[in-house]
Amino acid sequence: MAATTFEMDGSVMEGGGQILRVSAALSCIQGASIKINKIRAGRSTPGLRPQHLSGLELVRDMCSGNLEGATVGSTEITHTPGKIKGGNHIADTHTAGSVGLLMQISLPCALFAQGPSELCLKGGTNAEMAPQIDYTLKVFKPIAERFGVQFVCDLKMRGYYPKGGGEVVLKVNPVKELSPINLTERGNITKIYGRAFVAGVLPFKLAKDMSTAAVLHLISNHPPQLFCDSVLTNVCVYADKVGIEAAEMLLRNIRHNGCVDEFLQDQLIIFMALANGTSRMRTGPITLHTQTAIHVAEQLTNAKFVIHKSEDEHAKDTYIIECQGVGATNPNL
Ligand SMILES: Nc1ncnc2c1ncn2[C@@H]1O[C@H](COP(=O)(O)OP(=O)(O)OP(=O)(O)O)[C@@H](O)[C@H]1O
Repeated sequence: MAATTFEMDGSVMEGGGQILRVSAALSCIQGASIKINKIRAGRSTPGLRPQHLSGLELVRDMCSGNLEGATVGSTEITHTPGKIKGGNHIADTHTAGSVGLLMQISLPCALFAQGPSELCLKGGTNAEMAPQIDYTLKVFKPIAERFGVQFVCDLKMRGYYPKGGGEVVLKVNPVKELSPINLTERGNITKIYGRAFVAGVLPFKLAKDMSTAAVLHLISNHPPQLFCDSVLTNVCVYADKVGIEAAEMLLRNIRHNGCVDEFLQDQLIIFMALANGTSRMRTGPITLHTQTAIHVAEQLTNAKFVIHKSEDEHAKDTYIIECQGVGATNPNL
């Protein structure tokens, strides 16, 4: 296997861990070796962090590949994949490194495996600057299912910064191919659900205060069609700030009129690139993470992306990302 060798510059654009995840997964699925250099050159501590290393080792194990140069801190790795077999695998970041990001690198590979995969992923389930496990299950999963992606994720234990110690078990069935998606009609927002929680010794009351502050902020700043039902109380000032930030982030993503938020955008690019046909997704302003994922996907596959600005004068910050996917097929099914 692996007659072709791809090369990827890990310093381009966003210059972070996402380049590793997208390029390692795409090369594995296509059975091509990959050499990635200048890894995370855009970050203050360049090179592989423990969670990036665990992700690469997981993919190596899933396909019985040969991974060279991968240690914490290394800035250049080469991975030569074998066949993606499926089966049981464990990845442990030994830190609060995000299990959501371990899923990002491993899920696309598991879809193109010979049989079902069961992945035990350990680390942070609720890490900063990464998808919270709740986000992956409530936001990412239902949209991923539109591509034909089927997985079950059992949250065994939550893990937070700095200890980590969280665990999820992800069960994935392989697919023959992925279907393209059309995410261009948002429909009306009829209900908003939120979830607030605290960890460790923090009092439960803080979670209630956060949610109250979020609801209060939504009610006083909502677009006219929204209505939130809630009992308002006095709020603690710190919890207040976190709740307001969450509400503001939601409102920002409602206002731009797209069908996905600023994070889902980049997380769907790899599936659009692999799908069999033309996918379209309506978004707000295109993030650097999304531009980077598109760059990597176009370098490593024949997928073609085009971004149109919305012509609707009431939707000035709205874009359509269109992708002619390569129609990757699973030769084992
Ligand atoms: N609040 C959030 N909700 C959902 N997803 C998020 C959130 N914050 C970040 N993400 C997602 O997490 C990923 C972060 O990628 P990024 O390359 O920045 O992280 P990383 O692997 O930790 O690397 P680095 O440490 O180099 O930044 C992106 O896919 C982004 O969409």
